[in-house]
Amino acid sequence: MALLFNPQNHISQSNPEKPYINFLRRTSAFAQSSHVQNLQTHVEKLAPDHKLVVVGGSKLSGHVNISGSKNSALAVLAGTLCCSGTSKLHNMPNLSDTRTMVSILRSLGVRVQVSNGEMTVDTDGLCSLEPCSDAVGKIRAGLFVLGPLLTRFGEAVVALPGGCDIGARPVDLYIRGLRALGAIIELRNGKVHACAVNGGKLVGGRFHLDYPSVGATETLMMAASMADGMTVLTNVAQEPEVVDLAHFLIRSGAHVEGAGSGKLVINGRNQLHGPEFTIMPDRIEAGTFMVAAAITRSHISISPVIPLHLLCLVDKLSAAGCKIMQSTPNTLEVSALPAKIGGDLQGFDVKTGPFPKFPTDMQPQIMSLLTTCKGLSIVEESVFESRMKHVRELQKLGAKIHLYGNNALIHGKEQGSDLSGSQVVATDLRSGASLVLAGMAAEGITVIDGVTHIDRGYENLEMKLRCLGADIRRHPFSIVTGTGGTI
Ligand SMILES: CC(=O)N[C@H]1[C@@H](OP(=O)(O)OP(=O)(O)OC[C@H]2O[C@@H](n3ccc(=O)[nH]c3=O)[C@H](O)[C@@H]2O)O[C@H](CO)[C@@H](O)[C@@H]1O
Ligand SMILES: C=C(OP(=O)(O)O)C(=O)O
Repeated sequence: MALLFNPQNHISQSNPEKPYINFLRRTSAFAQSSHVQNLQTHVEKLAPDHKLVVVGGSKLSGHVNISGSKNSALAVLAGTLCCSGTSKLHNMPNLSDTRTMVSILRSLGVRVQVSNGEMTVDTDGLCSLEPCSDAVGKIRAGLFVLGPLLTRFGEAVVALPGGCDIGARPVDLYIRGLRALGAIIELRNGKVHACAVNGGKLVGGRFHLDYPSVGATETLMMAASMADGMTVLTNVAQEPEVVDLAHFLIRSGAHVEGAGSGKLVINGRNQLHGPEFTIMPDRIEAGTFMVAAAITRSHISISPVIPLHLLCLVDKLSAAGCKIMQSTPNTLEVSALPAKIGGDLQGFDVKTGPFPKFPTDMQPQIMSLLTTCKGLSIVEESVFESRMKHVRELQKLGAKIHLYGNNALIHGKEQGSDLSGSQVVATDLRSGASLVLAGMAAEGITVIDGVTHIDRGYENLEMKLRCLGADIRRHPFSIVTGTGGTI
């Protein structure tokens, strides 16, 4: 049944940002003007035919620096929309996803300055409540701006988001959760049209998530942080990125309790102010490099990391035979050198799940490793229903994997690598990472297409791997640059 949606009927004087909302309505014509449209569509396009060429067999050694977390940076960028004034963000990763998020904010009239991992985000010039749909349609986090816009300004129109093609990825929990906070929401022409009925303000409420969705938890936490009264969210996601966003909101003046547990209690505030904040290290990038050390039977060190974020992976790699040492509070040494571990790595079983279970974003990479380990292993993907597309590509490299729905049975090897180089395609971000890893362990040359997926979430992956000793190059060679002269 179609819902009524007429923001004019619902917005009244009780939202303190009311004069600003009227201003936004007047300036909506400006927001649709060609200048802003150009800005809105100023989303970086990488050459579609880039390839990564990996020559297998190199050993890795040395140290690698881990960048700021993609998923935390994206959520925090959305969170800046809750804040008046300027947020100053440190340790921001230079990724095509963060550049897309910046273009989403700029399409709203937000001023974003970028230099060397620092971003300042000034929302005072915001002049639209409808971000560029093209940009939102590129990344999953595009939808995260819905909660902040709705809670601060009382209305928003946001296109359905993009992101990795790993399942249907519905948005029902976002919509039901925001309705529980007093929003009227209609899905029309591929866009979410939302407004707050209580005089332009969301109201605190209770909502139980059927599944601990990361994005829905983050969206509802941001929305509740400026709603009238108290909100209680149960069965929420406990991922470290959710906790990082909570810390950002708390630094902005929000009242959020329980981050990292299954229950969030949030007392809404009238206004939040842009803080200074440092994004946590990327646990998935860190995990990918740990697997790089394991799959090449090498020894490397990585920092900065938060070891508590990596417990599940450390357990699995240790069970396989890797030696993992914490040499400083934020440094891990990973060794799979046969001489040091006294033999070869043994296969193990993995089932993905919400944090603190094994992360789905490490599933493709760990599967590459298992194709090189001794014995049989089983990988079960339980978070996304179609996140096994890398299996076909790994099979092209000679991997012996049998797929039964979302379970993969992997026949490892007894001695020496069974993988051999081939031409393969990255179908999503982590499948791309898994192919790079497999290519490093394979005999001969592996050519990987679909590199734009990898650029969404890894900062300088090939340069970091080359510094460790891997033979990996991008063709045609290019330096990935940013947009608009300020990123
Ligand atoms: C930008 C970002 O932070 N991306 C991460 C985020 O994605 P994202 O936030 O999209 O992932 P979710 O936690 O929401 O998805 C988990 C499961 O919940 C389902 N679901 C989700 C929302 C909803 O309204 N209804 C519903 O059924 C999804 O289809 C999926 O099966 O968490 C995922 C799970 O850790 C990670 O793989 C992604 O890297
Ligand atoms: C699935 C991922 O990202 P997104 O949610 O942005 O598509 C990922 O980072 O592996």
